Amino acid sequence: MPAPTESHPLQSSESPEPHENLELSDAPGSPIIADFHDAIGANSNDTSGAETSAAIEPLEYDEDGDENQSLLHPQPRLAQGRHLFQNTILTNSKHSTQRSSSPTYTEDSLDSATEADLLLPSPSSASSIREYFKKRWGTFVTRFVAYILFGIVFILAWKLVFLPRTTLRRDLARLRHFQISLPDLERTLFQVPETAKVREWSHYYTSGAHLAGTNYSQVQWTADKFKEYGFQAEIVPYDTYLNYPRDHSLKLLGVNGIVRYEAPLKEDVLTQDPTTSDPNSIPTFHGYSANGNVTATYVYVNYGRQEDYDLLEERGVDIAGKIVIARYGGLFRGLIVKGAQERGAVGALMYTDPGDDGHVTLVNKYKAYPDGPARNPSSVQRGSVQFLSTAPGDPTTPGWASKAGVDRADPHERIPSIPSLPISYRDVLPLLIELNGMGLNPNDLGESWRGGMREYDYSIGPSTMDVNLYNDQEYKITPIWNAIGRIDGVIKDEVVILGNHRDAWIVGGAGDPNSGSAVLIELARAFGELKAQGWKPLRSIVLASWDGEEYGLLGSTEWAEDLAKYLDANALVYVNVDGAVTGSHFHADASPLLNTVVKDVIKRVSDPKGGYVYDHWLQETKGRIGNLGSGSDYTVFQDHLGIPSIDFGFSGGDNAVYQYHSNYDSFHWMDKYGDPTWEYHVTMVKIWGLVALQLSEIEVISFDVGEYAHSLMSYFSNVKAKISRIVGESELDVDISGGFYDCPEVRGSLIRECKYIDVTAIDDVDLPDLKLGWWYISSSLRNCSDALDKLLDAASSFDAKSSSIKKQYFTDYPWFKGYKKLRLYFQIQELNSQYKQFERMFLYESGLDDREWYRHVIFAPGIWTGYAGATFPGLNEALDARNITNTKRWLDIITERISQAADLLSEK
Ligand SMILES: CC(=O)N[C@@H](CC(=O)O)C(=O)N[C@@H](CCC(=O)O)C(=O)O
Repeated sequence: MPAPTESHPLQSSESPEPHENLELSDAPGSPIIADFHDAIGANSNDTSGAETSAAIEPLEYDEDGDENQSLLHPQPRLAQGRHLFQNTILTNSKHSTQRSSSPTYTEDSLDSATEADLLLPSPSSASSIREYFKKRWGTFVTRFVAYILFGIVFILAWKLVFLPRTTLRRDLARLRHFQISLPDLERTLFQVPETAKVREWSHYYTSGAHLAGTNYSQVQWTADKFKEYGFQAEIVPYDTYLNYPRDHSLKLLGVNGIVRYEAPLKEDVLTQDPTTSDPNSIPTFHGYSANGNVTATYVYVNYGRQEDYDLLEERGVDIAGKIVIARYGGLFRGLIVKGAQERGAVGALMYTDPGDDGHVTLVNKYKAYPDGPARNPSSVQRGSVQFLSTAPGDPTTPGWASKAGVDRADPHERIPSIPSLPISYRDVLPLLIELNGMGLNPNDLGESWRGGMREYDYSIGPSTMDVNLYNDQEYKITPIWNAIGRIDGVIKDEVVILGNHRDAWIVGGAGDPNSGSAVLIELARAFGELKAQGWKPLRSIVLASWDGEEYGLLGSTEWAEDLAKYLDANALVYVNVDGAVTGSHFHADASPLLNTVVKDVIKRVSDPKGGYVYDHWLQETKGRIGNLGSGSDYTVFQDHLGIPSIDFGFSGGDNAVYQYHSNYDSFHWMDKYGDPTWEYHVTMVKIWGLVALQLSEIEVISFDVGEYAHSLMSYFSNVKAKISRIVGESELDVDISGGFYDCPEVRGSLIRECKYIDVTAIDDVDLPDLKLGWWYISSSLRNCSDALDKLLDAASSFDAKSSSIKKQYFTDYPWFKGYKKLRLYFQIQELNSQYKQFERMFLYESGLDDREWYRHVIFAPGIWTGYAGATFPGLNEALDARNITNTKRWLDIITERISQAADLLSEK
């Protein structure tokens, strides 16, 4: 074996990357190959060629370890070079021990060699070759990494090309780790509710008295249920001003004050219905009624509406100093008392006339409850006589929360000063019979003054005999408790609130409120099931079980006043269920923003009667979703804070009379007559839950501003029609402080050219006629009309934009259109923020005249109805008062709000 040469040929090579050249070209004699030869010393002129061959001794072995003598003849050189490269890598370590005389490198020693070792002149040609291959090894690694990278890029590119198109909705769902799709959520929501469960919850709630502030264990139970079903839960107390009954009596007095008759003021105990004999039964009384002991003659005042009192006044019947007997009807009972009090009456009695029970009456041969579906003659409607249309909530804290130690106002602007009692038609009949033939009767006043009792001819009176009304109650400030459950959504600052009250006037209350409470708990259970399956709502969901609703919407009002700032910033919507099931006909009242959601949902929920809830509802209501007035817990949300609200449930029907606020609104009644299969309860769970999911789970908020604008248009048409009627009356109380618009050429029409007349500049105001008032407000009317047109345009563009965005949200996009999705995402945020602010635009900080708590310029309870809603309340009240100055003021206030709503929608 030849001895290694002293110096390595690589030391004299200038070629930095001979092996690369080798790879790129095989052409013998090419400069690249020449470089290679130079590098390995295989130059024909170089006499050290043999030594070079010796230096690459390890390559004498092929992969099998055989001696390969041909390598001693390095021809062709290119092939030899390649062979060298391959075999060095494969074999140099295995032969290192055979070359003990030369300073060769094993793979290990190569690994441990420093960069300096490798660059220093090598003592042997073998080591030089190794160094060369070391360099080649580095290149190999680089190339290997490059291949890997290229491979990855290629796979990614391949994947990208064939990446499935996705919707923004799906992307966001993935990003938020949502595990269930909306259809799956809805499917589960439809499957979970059970009739046996709602029946169980109803049985629980109807098994104990729960007058406001009296049943803490039910509050705790409710909060515990929320917890059990995966909600965070808390009990929120408020200290409220309340009355509890102590004593009462009602006596008909004959000559010398002899008691001719004393009303039992009690409902009968029925053996079939255990609730009626409950030892904790609550006496018949009125929430917030005044204490008193009054003796006076009495008059029948029909429903005690303003028009009834007005008619009596007109016909010379003076109710001052008397006790009024009114039948319950369309208006809130507190307003019957208010009307009577304002006219000087000293007390009030209220009863439910069987004539208002529809077809299901004893006269029509139906049996009375519990033997049949007609009203039990002893049933009494308890209830609050607060002046609801002035302000709900604790009457000592109007506008602020009733927390311990807060300042309190005199409540008497908001509650009566005269005593009142509720009574059954059976118990009041002896008094009414005494009126037969006395004073005016329905022949004089109209048949609408006649009810359904045969023994009484509905004469007005006044009576000759006195009646003594005694009312004693304990008034105190005492705690009430709301149970609040919450599931945080991904979007924490958009909250969907679902509420129902828990307090009742009676032990049972299977319809009001416990059909709602049973449905609420079953809905919580359904949400708990969704949560167990991995659901996290997109928006936060709050469940509220209010206390003190019956007295005056106390729990909800105090809570919302307490959290007004938070709710203003975060609350998206409030969905109320009070009496969820007291009959079988679906009804809904809502902010017009939510009409579409309600309709869409009831189209998808089956009615226990067959078909869909929507089909029956459409037939019965002609598709009408009513305006919210008051009478339940949505009031503070809609009318005070401008949070769009809904109130819905099943009521009415020909099956059985619902004995509202009486002992006979019991579990037994519900089980036998109200909802014997409990399917309407389950149907309400589905409707309420589906509405909640529609509002919480779809990124683009499901509001309908177009519907809102159209509704405003129609309310405005009513205003214009009313103005025309008033103008026709020509009895305007004209108050001209500045000037007016004269529009003589188009009198009677809403389209006109007006000339402003500054009345202060006219000495002798030659008023054309009393239609002046119409001219005075004409410019304001036109402005309002213009603002509405602007709103309608803005709303229709906004809705078009919204539905296009919604469509895109559900559209599949390839990955490379990711920028579109990003843009879409920001558009949705912008759109949602406009939706969220929309209803708030209609709030007027100073509130309505004489009832500042109500701040919504479009919706409020009718000032003399309470339950029924009024539209453009400030404006309509000003018109009703024939106050032209105030009419103009309200038109301007409304116009400003409509314009700002239009501007909001037009913001880009
Ligand atoms: C069954 C039911 O929903 N009852 C509600 C009235 C309604 O919404 O129709 C109810 O009884 N509300 C109380 C509210 C009392 C108040 O506002 O002060 C009522 O007595 O009307």
